[in-house]
Parts: sequence; structure tokens; C-alpha cells
Amino acid sequence: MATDQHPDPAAALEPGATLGDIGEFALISALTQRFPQGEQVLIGPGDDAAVLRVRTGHVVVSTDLMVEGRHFRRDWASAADVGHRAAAQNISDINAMGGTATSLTIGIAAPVDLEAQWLLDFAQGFADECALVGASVVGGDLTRGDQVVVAVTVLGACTVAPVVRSGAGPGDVLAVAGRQGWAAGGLAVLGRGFRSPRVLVEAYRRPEPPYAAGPAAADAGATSMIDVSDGLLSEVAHLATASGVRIDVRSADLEVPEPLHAVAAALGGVDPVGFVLSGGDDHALLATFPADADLPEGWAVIGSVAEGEGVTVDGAVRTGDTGWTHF
Ligand SMILES: Nc1ncnc2c1ncn2[C@@H]1O[C@H](COP(=O)(O)OP(=O)(O)O)[C@@H](O)[C@H]1O
Ligand SMILES: Cc1ncc(C[n+]2csc(CCOP(=O)(O)OP(=O)(O)O)c2C)c(N)n1
Ligand SMILES: [Mg+2]
Repeated sequence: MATDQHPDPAAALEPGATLGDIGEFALISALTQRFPQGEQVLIGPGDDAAVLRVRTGHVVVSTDLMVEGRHFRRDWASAADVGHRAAAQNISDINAMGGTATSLTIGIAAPVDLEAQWLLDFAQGFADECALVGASVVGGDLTRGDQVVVAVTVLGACTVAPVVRSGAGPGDVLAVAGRQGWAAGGLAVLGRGFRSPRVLVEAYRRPEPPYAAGPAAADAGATSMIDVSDGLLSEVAHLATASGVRIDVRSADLEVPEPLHAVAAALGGVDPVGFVLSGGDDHALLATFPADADLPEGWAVIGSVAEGEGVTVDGAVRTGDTGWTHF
């Protein structure tokens, strides 16, 4: 529902045309034309704020930033990949509460000499990822910056009570859903200047969070849940701390895909399980369930919850990397 319509500059975009060539309002128009509006949207992009219809008694909200050079590199991923990732990492936080994303806003800072096509491809990737869960981009902001920075806010809804980090209890099992460690393998490969194994590089560029697994876990009685953005062990530690329990991860139960073995060998014989234990960026889900719960499809047990505190791997505290930290 854009009210400030301009001709779509993508239709006649000169090759290499920059943001400076196109101008702010034509760019906003071109961006919003890529964002279809769902039936929950009463007023979408184009006014001072969006207006949404709320179906449940509560709204789930999360926000995440992506900074060029830190979360992505334009020479390592296409604009569409970065768009997919920006949407995915936000939608995943709603998934990790057991909810479903409904609407997102997207703030973008970008250099004046950035190719306009990059921004439009980014928007298309973002919109395509949102479409996987039926969410709409309902607004945003556009400003000049020295590097590309993307700030996304996502709103969602839960049909049952949200699954928080603090509900794990002794006797529960720890389970994972989705790929874990693949993106870290891809990042390691790109960091060494290689482009294969392709499946890992693609996993880094475009994560595939298990969007159905969050609501399914909530329905199945999950006692706590979190998504893996930083690293499996550091996210398990968040569950353990918030819940006041000790969580043990059984390394033999972790799936280590074949390409990770190949990368680990190529990197001089490092332990491939390390990618799974401390890798981020895949947005797998971790949840605890009562021991007698029927785990929904896609979930696999990888550990157990006991009285105490902290995280152990095979009963021992693991020294070394547990996940990404910014400071
Ligand atoms: N600048 C901030 N102001 C307020 N709350 C914040 C800020 N940064 C992080 N938080 C909150 O701290 C919690 C942990 O943040 P974070 O580690 O980024 O979680 P996630 O991995 O789910 O994105 C979240 O509830 C988040 O909303
Ligand atoms: C170019 C590049 N270098 C390194 C990484 C790895 N990396 C950067 S931030 C991050 C953790 C997740 O980001 P964060 O901002 O902490 O997300 P949040 O936990 O708030 O969801 C990881 C694994 C990357 N994705 N891209
Ligand atoms: Mg965050």
C-alpha cells in the first residue's frame, strides 16, 4: 500500500546505477514494490507507521542488526543471499519462542555509491524468505552510511504460551532441530579463500532455519527453547543459566555431515565436531522437553538436563571456543 508511488527504477535501471543516481524516494518505492502485504496488514509501507491486525492476545517482538564486514561480506554472498539471511535470523527468533513471524520492518544504511541493483536484489531475497512463513515487510527506513547496515524488527504470534529460555528442569532431554555446524564450515572455507564444499558455503550464505519446528516444539510441551545464532554450546549455556540447571551434551549424538569431515581434514586435522559445538549462523533450534514427551518430526535428542549449573560435553567441561561474541 505505498502511497508515494514512483516509477519502478528497476524497470529501466542503467547497469551500474547507484543509490545516488536513483534517489531516496524512488528507491523506497522500488523496495516496497517488492514487499507484498498479507491480510494481517491494515496499513503497510507508505505512511508514518504501519497498522496491523493482531489475532492473539500477545505480540512477540525481536530485533537484530547485521553489519557489513561483521555479519556478511558482499564478496562472499550475493545481495539476495544477504536479504535471505537478514530475514531468516529475525524470523528464527520468533520461531525460537514457538511462534510464527507475521510482520517485519527493515532499516537500511548504505553507501551512496552502492549499486541500486544490489539493494533491489537484497529486498527480493528478504521478501522471498518472509514468504516462507507468510510474513510481510510493513515498513522500514533508508539512510546513507559508510557501510551496509541492516536493522530488522520482527513481530510474530504464538498460538500457545511462548517457550522461554528459563523453563528447563532436571530430567528433561535436550534436543536439536535443523542443520548445525554447516554454516561455520562454510565460513571457515570462505575465510581460507575457497568456495567448496559448496553445500557448506551455501549453508553459510543462505541458512535454512527449521521454521516449522518451533511451533511444533511448543505444541509438544517444550520446556525451554533458543535458536543457535552464536554457537551451540553458548546457546545451551543460555538455557542452563536462565533455567538454573546443568545441561550435558552427548557428542556422539551430534550429526556431523560428511563435508565437515572433509573441511576439518583440509584445515589440518581439526576436530569436525568443533564446528557443530561452537558454530553459529545456521539458526538451528535447541529445546528441552520432558523425558516422556513425544518429540515432533525433525527433533533429535543430543543431551540431558540435571541439577547443577553450566554446560558439559560428555560429562566434562569443554575448554575452548563455545560460540561467537562481539566484544
Ligand atoms: N541494546 C539492547 N537493548 C535492550 N535489550 C537488548 C539489547 N541487546 C540485546 N538485548 C536483549 O538481550 C537478549 C539477548 O540478546 P541476543 O544475544 O542478541 O539474543 P538473540 O541471539 O536471540 O538475538 C534479548 O532479549 C535482547 O532483546
Ligand atoms: C563475514 C562474516 N564473518 C563472520 C561471521 C560469523 N558471525 C558473525 S556474527 C555471528 C553471531 C550472530 O550474530 P549476532 O549479532 O550475535 O546475532 P544474535 O545472537 O543477536 O542473533 C557469527 C557467527 C559471519 N556471519 N560473516
Ligand atoms: Mg540479537
